[in-house]
Amino acid sequence: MSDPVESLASLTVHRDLDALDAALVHALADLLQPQAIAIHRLVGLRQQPSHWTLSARLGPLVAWTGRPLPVRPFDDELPELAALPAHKACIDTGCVQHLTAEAGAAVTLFPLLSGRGPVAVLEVQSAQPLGEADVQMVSGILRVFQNFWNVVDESERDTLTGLLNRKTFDDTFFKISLALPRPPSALEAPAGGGCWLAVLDIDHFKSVNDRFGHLIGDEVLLLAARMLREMLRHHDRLYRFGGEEFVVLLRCGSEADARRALERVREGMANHAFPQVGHVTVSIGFAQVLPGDTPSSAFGRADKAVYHAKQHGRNRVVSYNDLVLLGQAGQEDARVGEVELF
Ligand SMILES: Nc1nc2c(ncn2[C@@H]2O[C@H](COP(=O)(O)OP(=O)(O)OP(=O)(O)O)[C@@H](O)[C@H]2O)c(=O)[nH]1
Repeated sequence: MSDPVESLASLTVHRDLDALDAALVHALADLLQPQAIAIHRLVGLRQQPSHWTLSARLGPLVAWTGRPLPVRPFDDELPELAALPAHKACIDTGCVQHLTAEAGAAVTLFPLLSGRGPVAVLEVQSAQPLGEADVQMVSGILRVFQNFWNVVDESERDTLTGLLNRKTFDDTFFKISLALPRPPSALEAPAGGGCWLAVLDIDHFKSVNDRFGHLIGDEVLLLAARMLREMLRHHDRLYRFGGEEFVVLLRCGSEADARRALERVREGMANHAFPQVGHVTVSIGFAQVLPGDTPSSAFGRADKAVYHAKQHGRNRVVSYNDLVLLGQAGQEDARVGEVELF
């Protein structure tokens, strides 16, 4: 069994939230020698999380419901909060819960609380119920862990909207593009679904600032960010790139699916009346993320498409492939991802 202080020190070398969760379960597994241990994070809107995702797991988790839980980060079929009632009770009450799993194992659930409320549940499955001293030790470690996690999380977010920031986009882009299966051709989606990068740019935003002032402009950005979060799925990553420009990484089966999702966003924005300002539209350009893409190559293609949307009336969705078919962009740009980097 390792030393709790050593375990805590080893956690704080990480600056990546996924790696932090994995390090926590490893550190606690060393300390407690459990049968299984996992972190279930809340996903959905900040104020109103709707689903669970397994962010880290060690050992064969019985999960006291007896059901296997999805682990893939982009899973569409994540369990709703009510599907794990004891875990939900743990975050609702903010208290440790003790349960007996089907196979006779003891399950202890610990809430992870951030400054803005509950964010996750740590599940420890052991042959014997955890003693009071272990519960106290784990609770203490979780408080320090969560404070550190909050600092890393805040460093990844845009201060006005709370969306992910540009720095995080560059950091996480490679995780996604390197995991993509190689498609048969640049214009086809890889089997099992691909990733699309969309650039969303609010139309005539300068005139919003000019007519209503910067504070109202900021409020439009804040509300637009909230609407985007609500209209997109929780596995889609949403960034603010500064100004009135947002970027989305969408996991979709095909270009048609990505276009449908982005049309829904465009229409939702156009139909919404913002307080004082009224209707605001958005132009959207998107491009498929190809294996071997860099953040700037994929962004550059989507940016060409959004430029085209701006030049052709705004309030529209244009894909980079539309430009290729129109003869306004070269196939060689779309093939940048096929270059062997290593
Ligand atoms: N309120 C507010 N305004 C911002 C912020 N960042 C950038 N802006 C403003 O956003 C405006 C962007 O203007 P432009 O780049 O000319 O684009 P636009 O008026 O939206 O025109 P099109 O994109 O061509 O439709 C500028 O007036 C910036 O000052 C911010 O954080 N808050």
